[in-house]
Amino acid sequence: MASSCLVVAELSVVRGDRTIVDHASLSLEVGTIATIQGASGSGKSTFLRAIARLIAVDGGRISFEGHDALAMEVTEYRRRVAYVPQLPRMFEGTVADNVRAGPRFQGVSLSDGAVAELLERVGLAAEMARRPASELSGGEKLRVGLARALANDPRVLLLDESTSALDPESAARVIDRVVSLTRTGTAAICVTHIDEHARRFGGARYHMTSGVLAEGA
Ligand SMILES: Nc1ncnc2c1ncn2[C@@H]1O[C@H](COP(=O)(O)OP(=O)(O)OP(=O)(O)O)[C@@H](O)[C@H]1O
Repeated sequence: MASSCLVVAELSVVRGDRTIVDHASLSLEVGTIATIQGASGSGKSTFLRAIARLIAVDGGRISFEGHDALAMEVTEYRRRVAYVPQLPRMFEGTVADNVRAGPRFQGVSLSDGAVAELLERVGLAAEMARRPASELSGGEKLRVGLARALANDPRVLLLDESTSALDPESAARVIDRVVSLTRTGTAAICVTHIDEHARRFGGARYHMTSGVLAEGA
């Protein structure tokens, strides 16, 4: 039976006299994908960042696995509900250092094998582990950012235009990887302004217009 892992209810973000996200609601089942499309400036990123608790909300509720997400310890929440920006900033050091960062923060040291497996899950060769992260291409940084998020074993990935800057082939590969991750129980909310990407992600489709979220392509 399907069960919700993330329920966003009537979420609002107001800045100054402007309502950027206006009572937006969305429900995400375990291991499923929802995509959000909408024009530039419609509030998609702000909504995703609010769900990730990277910015403050001005109204509404978020429930994660039945708990009040806004009351959870924020670092723990962000590990479970992981936001991946379009161009993740690499930490200093190698790709492996980046992938290990989250677990290390928890006092856990990932083995070389575990790092290789995480890289494999995002479609990167194990040899990438030794490369300085600063030297990577945009698409490679994106995938390392994904692997870095996956190292924390998140239940929900929040992908903010993750595929928009990639060439069509790389974008398709990343989308297919995300789809295959959902088969292992990770859910994802994917913001994209590219219709073809939304179709390839599959799942429920939402559209944002001036901060108002509606279901449907
Ligand atoms: N802290 C803030 N203060 C004031 N306005 C803000 C703030 N954050 C975002 N905005 C405004 O809210 C609107 C929505 O921004 P947002 O980045 O969420 O849109 P978007 O749909 O993700 O756009 P894009 O597709 O171009 O990234 C924009 O007009 C932006 O300038």
